[in-house]
Amino acid sequence: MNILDSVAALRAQMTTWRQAGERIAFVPTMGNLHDGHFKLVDIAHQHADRVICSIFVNPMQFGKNEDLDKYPRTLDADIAGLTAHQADALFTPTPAIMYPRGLEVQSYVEVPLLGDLHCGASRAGHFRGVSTVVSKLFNLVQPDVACFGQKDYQQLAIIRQMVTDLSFPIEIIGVPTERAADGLALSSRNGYLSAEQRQQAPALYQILQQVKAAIVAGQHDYRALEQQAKAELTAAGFRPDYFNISHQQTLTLAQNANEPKVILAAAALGNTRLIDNLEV
Ligand SMILES: Nc1ncnc2c1ncn2[C@@H]1O[C@H](COP(=O)(O)OP(=O)(O)OP(=O)(O)O)[C@@H](O)[C@H]1O
Ligand SMILES: CC(C)(CO)[C@@H](O)C(=O)[O-]
Ligand code: BAL
Repeated sequence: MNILDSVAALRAQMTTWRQAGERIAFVPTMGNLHDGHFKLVDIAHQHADRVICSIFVNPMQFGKNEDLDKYPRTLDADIAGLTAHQADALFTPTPAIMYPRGLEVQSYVEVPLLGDLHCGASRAGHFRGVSTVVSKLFNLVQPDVACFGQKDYQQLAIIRQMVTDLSFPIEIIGVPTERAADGLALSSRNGYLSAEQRQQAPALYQILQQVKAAIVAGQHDYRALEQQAKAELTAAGFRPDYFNISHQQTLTLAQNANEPKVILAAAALGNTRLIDNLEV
């Protein structure tokens, strides 16, 4: 696997592949890779001749009091994992490469409406940081396809909207959530959990499944189901942020039985904020 730590090296690699007529898939990440990330890499191989990943802990998408400094950085293990999954290249830019003039004066990309809901409401500026860095990475890599996890359901919807609105010639593939045997969605932030919190954590997915079962069984007072779910999360030791039964495309709150739905949830265990979702 070629490790590319400058824009010049990245562009040279991309040019070589493009001149050979090869199709390129891109998997952007923040590193500390787990089987969810490796699933993205495996799926990326099904869509292209070459797979390039990026690892960049993007300061622009972290709030002032969030975990930018303590976010796990495990480059050697990540390289070993990506090599085992036959990734062809890894782009590892620094903040100075991505934001040479500094974050305060950086031009940005913002997706209205979708970006303001759910995680956008709790994490001001988060999705502006995500859509800006993903646009920059798309312009640098210029892939044919890019893979994103459905675990970050709202992020995936925002990227799809951005690609349409800004006419990026890139196909976006959504990859189903990889879970631990007890149902917990794999996430780098799971590493912050204490042993006791790790035991409590699967309750988030269990409650999502219960609410899905209730909706499928015909319950349609969605606001009451949301309130009940938040009470159950609290009883299970979480501090719920949101638990919303939403429309799959607009992500606005679902109102009636025939809309395609997704249940979106975020809740904290101690200082660790977990998200998960389930389509109905
Ligand atoms: N369990 C998972 N299954 C499938 N895709 C995943 C999973 N976890 C993360 N991804 C995807 O991997 C990509 C990179 O995500 P990221 O590096 O933020 O990992 P993460 O584990 O979600 O980290 P964090 O704990 O910070 O949210 C995103 O497209 C994300 O949706
Ligand atoms: C898409 C992404 C790599 C942009 O920094 C990040 O939000 C993530 O890891 O999901
Ligand atoms: N996977 C989402 C990235 C973030 O929480 O910043």
